[in-house]
Amino acid sequence: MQDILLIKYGELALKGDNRSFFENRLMKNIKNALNEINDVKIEKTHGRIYVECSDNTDYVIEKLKRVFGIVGITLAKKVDLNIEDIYEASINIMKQYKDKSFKVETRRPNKTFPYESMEISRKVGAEILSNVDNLHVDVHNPDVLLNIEIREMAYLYTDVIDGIGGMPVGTNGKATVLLSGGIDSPVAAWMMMKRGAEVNAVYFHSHPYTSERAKNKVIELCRVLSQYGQKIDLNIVNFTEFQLAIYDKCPPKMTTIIMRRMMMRIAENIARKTSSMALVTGESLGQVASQTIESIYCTNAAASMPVFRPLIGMDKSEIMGLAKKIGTYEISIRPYEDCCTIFVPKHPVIKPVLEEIEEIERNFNYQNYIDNISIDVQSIK
Ligand SMILES: Nc1ncnc2c1ncn2[C@@H]1O[C@H](COP(=O)(O)OP(=O)(O)OP(=O)(O)O)[C@@H](O)[C@H]1O
Repeated sequence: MQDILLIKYGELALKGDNRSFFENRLMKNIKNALNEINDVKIEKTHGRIYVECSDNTDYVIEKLKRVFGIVGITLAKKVDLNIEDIYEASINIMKQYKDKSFKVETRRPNKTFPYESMEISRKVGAEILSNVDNLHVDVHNPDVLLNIEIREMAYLYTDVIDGIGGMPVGTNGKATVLLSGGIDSPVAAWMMMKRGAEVNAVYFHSHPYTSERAKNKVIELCRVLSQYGQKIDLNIVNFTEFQLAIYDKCPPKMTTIIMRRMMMRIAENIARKTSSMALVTGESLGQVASQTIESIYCTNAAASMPVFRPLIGMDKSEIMGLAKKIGTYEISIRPYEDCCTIFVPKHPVIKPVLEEIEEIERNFNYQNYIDNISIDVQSIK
């Protein structure tokens, strides 16, 4: 009898002909998540992935809880396909429960096993009742459900640990996230990863107005996010000179919105060079002055590829709750400055008009700055 982890993946099973593509990617991501742990064996057979590990099961489970595409993880006993061994394992499992009701449920994908599912459940139930004290059967509302799966071996388990769900990262293209050190954009990145997108990131750094510590915050955020997928390439844009030019050449109330449009243009260039097909921001409608529908309209118009805003309809408290769950919140709230918060005009325009902005931009040779902007790339895991 051996402990083994059964990995359940739900949504993937719906994908018809693409199923093996999704399964293979999930296998790859699981291997990647567990690659620094010794003595782990990962195997795939029809509709299930199995992970065998020697003694660090809890640690392995923690890692698997961050792999998108997994809906459940169960710690199961694996026994030979033999009814006596199944009895013995069932009795051992049920001995840990006292004064509880239980039910046995069997699935038998392997039809070569000589007993049918109902029969196995009945026989095992009877063995448990005669070998374990203080248990009784309740088929409608049991405290404990003992699951038996008859495959190439028999697998027995009671509890299912929730997985994170979603789609395996890498099955839905690539997107470029505008990642500030704030609370929102890391959550937006995570939500794209949850739907299977691989992400890379762009951070606008205005040294010395924004400090090394502000930059390190973004690096740390990438490190947390990479635990849900793979390494993240962080493009650090040296934005100071360009930002100073914007403040020098544009009317003060328009500087924030023009700066945002320039960010979109630079991010889009990076996206194209890195085979990314969308931009992602952490904007949420109405959250701050720069996130009015008029501002978002003007910012959007600077990009030609799709811009995804996964947080658009969420309240700040919901976003904060997710950030805590993901593990980015404590990093995001460290009080370091962002390039958007320096030189903020006293009265930024709240309802910008696109034609007015375009007119201002025509008189400002911004393309030269965009073409010559310097970018450092760090691969973060
Ligand atoms: N320095 C930056 N580098 C990269 N992206 C940025 C930067 N500043 C802002 N952004 C992008 O613009 C979006 C809106 O920024 P803004 O400062 O208005 O909102 P926010 O609610 O504070 O967002 P966040 O919490 O993500 O910083 C951010 O979610 C992010 O996607």
